[in-house]
Amino acid sequence: MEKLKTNDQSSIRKVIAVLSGKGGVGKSLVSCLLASSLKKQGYRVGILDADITGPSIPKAFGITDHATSDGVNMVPQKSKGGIQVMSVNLILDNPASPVLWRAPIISKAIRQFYENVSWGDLDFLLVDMPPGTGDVALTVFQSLPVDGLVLVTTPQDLVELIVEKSANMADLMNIPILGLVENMSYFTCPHCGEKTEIYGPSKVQDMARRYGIDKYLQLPINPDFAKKVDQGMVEYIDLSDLDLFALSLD
Ligand SMILES: Nc1ncnc2c1ncn2[C@@H]1O[C@H](COP(=O)(O)OP(=O)(O)OP(=O)(O)O)[C@@H](O)[C@H]1O
Repeated sequence: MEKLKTNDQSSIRKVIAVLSGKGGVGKSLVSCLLASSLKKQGYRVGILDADITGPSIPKAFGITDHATSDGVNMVPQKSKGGIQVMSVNLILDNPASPVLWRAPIISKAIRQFYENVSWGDLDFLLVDMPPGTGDVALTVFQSLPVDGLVLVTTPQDLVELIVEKSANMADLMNIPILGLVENMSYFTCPHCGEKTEIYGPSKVQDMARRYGIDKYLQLPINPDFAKKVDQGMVEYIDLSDLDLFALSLD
């Protein structure tokens, strides 16, 4: 399948997909944190929320206004920190309405978010992928010119198997895995500083080695992350201890 091209109003240097084999592991949070980190490094960043049936990016950035139009293309909304965001939630009248679309329609919407959105000049477009390795994820990889992907996991056995699936999918599509993020890897007690691996010992190093992924990092469970996401303030999460540079996406 031929890769889609953007329009005259968009020039995108790198497209990076953020993928998890299953829902709820923190893929959207990781997309937001990576976008914020890249933005703070001075890059021009956009997020394409391809999680059409469970869009959570606008809420995390506190974006409530609708996407507009320049007469030809859709125009994304900007976060407070200047990250461009496009999501199905920005075009629905009621963001609480469920999106009951079949896979081909969902895939079409994602393609339009790439082709028919005036993204402007971007260094990075992060694609918050739909959960799983099914039909919709496959079309994204086949139709968008994805330069690399970041895999998000948690330290549980079941997730490990799912990561293997995602890694195999990336391999089949010939897309390099730029980094592996183990989310909810540990919890640091705010009172005594003791570090507890709630879901058991970290597997990120072993998994990275097994799938030939050079860069990896661990993110803690931190109630402040969830709070900032709920408040629409994900850009204000303190990134200083998170070592997001470890992924070097450039
Ligand atoms: N490390 C963390 N510490 C605290 N809360 C977290 C952490 N990671 C994720 N969360 C919270 O868990 C919830 C699920 O995270 P998120 O929406 O990022 O997952 P997801 O994998 O994108 O889910 P889905 O596939 O359903 O879209 C959110 O409320 C998020 O704020």
